[in-house]
Amino acid sequence: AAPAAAAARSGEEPTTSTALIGLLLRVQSTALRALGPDGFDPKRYVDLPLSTDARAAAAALPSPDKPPPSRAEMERYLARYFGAAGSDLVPAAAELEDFEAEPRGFLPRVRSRAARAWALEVHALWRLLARRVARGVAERPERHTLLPLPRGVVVPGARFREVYYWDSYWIVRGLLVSKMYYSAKDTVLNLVHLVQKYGFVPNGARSYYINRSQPPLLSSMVLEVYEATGDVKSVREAFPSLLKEHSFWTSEIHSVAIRDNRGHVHNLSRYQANWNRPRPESATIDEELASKINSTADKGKLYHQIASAAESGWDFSSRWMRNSTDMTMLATTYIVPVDLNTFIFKMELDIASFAKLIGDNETSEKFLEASKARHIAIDSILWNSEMEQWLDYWLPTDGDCQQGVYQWKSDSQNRDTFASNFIPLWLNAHHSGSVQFADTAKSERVMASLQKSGLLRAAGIATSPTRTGQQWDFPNGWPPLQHLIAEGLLHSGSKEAARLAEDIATRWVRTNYGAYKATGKMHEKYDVEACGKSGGGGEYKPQTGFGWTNGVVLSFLEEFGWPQHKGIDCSRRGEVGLTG
Ligand SMILES: OC[C@H]1O[C@H](O[C@H]2O[C@H](CO)[C@@H](O)[C@H](O)[C@H]2O)[C@H](O)[C@@H](O)[C@@H]1O
Repeated sequence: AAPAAAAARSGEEPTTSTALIGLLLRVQSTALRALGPDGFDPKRYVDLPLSTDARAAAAALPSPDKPPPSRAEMERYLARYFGAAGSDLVPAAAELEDFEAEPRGFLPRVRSRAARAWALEVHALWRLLARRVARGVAERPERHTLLPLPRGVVVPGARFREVYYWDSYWIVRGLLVSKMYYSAKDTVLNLVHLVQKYGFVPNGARSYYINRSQPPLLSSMVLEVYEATGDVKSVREAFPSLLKEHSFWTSEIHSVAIRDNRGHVHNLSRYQANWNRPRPESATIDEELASKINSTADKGKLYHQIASAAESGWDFSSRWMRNSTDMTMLATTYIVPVDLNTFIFKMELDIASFAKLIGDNETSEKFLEASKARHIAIDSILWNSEMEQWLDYWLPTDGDCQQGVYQWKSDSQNRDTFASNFIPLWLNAHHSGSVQFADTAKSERVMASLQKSGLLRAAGIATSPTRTGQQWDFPNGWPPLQHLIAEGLLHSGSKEAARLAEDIATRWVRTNYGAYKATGKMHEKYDVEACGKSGGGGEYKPQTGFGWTNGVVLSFLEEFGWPQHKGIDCSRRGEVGLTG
């Protein structure tokens, strides 16, 4: 375990997979030359499990200075030396012991026949997304980029064949609605296992993802499972990993100190990957982008910013760009993000309450204090009382700071609107008995600001108002963002906010339903401009399946219900006006 963690921190994969990733990257670029860019997905090639000796596979690969193989030769080569991408994950529907076609107590408040029938279909999709890591992966890790996991997994779907960190939060939420308590617990304990091994939860369960994490929601998953099952044993098992993860996010490259105008120094966190090379899963794309840049050092800096944006989960978005039309202007690590600090604040509260639960009062006090300090930091650095939103904070790129402490400047808050500016509202739903993060009056003001923002659209909340062609921008709406904001509004103590929350959920459920009826699939993201339209943009083809989408729909149906006579198809209008 120790060498793997050290390797992860230094940005290197453990040696066994370094050689394999090197070979797969050569296969990836040969395949691009052989097959051409149309429909080319670089991720397929770094997901291929070796079926023979690596040396033989390397020797049979045409060298880059020779003409590329034909399509048929390329496919023959792949079939000879590799298994299919994803074949090292075994479909595990039959092993899901806690799946029932209609679990007792399933969505009692969903009374409409159409809504209920569809919810049962969405629930049944867990069977299609359930996998188990094949035994051969742990036996011969040098042949797989897939990381072995001890328990059953639920994957997002399609090209996302492996476990993803923040997706798992909504997968857990959905599994709990589906009464699949063991599967939810397995999901959490797999992530705990990854922290034990690497010191943090990697972006996804692949060796090429261990140079970065994703939005940290592990403590929230532990809490959800504990609240649903009362199982203190799992909390005890997870607890040391939560402490480790907290230190990963609050020290070294992730930590930032900012002095406010009254001289108080606040500690916050940022996204920052341990990587300055092309992302293996998208190496051909990253290299093409970097070809616009001359110096090797500057290319390395760009790769670092790209991987850091992937750590944010928002890959990619104008949110991380100095110029929204130019991807080479990514500056992710110079931004102190609202959502990341919201999640870490929540992590601190969760750890405090778990510590109390297991009788460790000293740690509980320490984390309560840490959460109070972060609350003050978020209020001081990220809150903007004029806009009534929390804003990302831009750090100077010229390294202008004294002994590692930046001086706060009001014009360094990013006044552009993003859905993430409203995510702290989510803390209203989960404050573990401590003081409400934003009281009802403040939540209402934030709600009014959301209503004026232009983000509320016909089919949900847009990620940003800017159309850039990036997938974390307009007109895409993403399931996690709908859920975080709607839950926050629902639990703010304001009736008006609760009505808006229900309206957002209604529009979202309808658009998911409409697209499902039209395509037979649940989509990774949706276009919020029209009901029933799936999303697009970005560097890969839109994906279906889809773990977090299903989790959010099931959670919304549980939280808001669906009355008998409420229409669910796209011809219906929302009951409440979205815009203010
Ligand atoms: O292959 C490109 C990128 O794909 C992932 O990101 C997207 O899908 C993830 C799984 O649903 C999701 O967690 C993330 O928010 C999406 O943007 C992957 O996480 C990236 O690291 C990867 O480079």
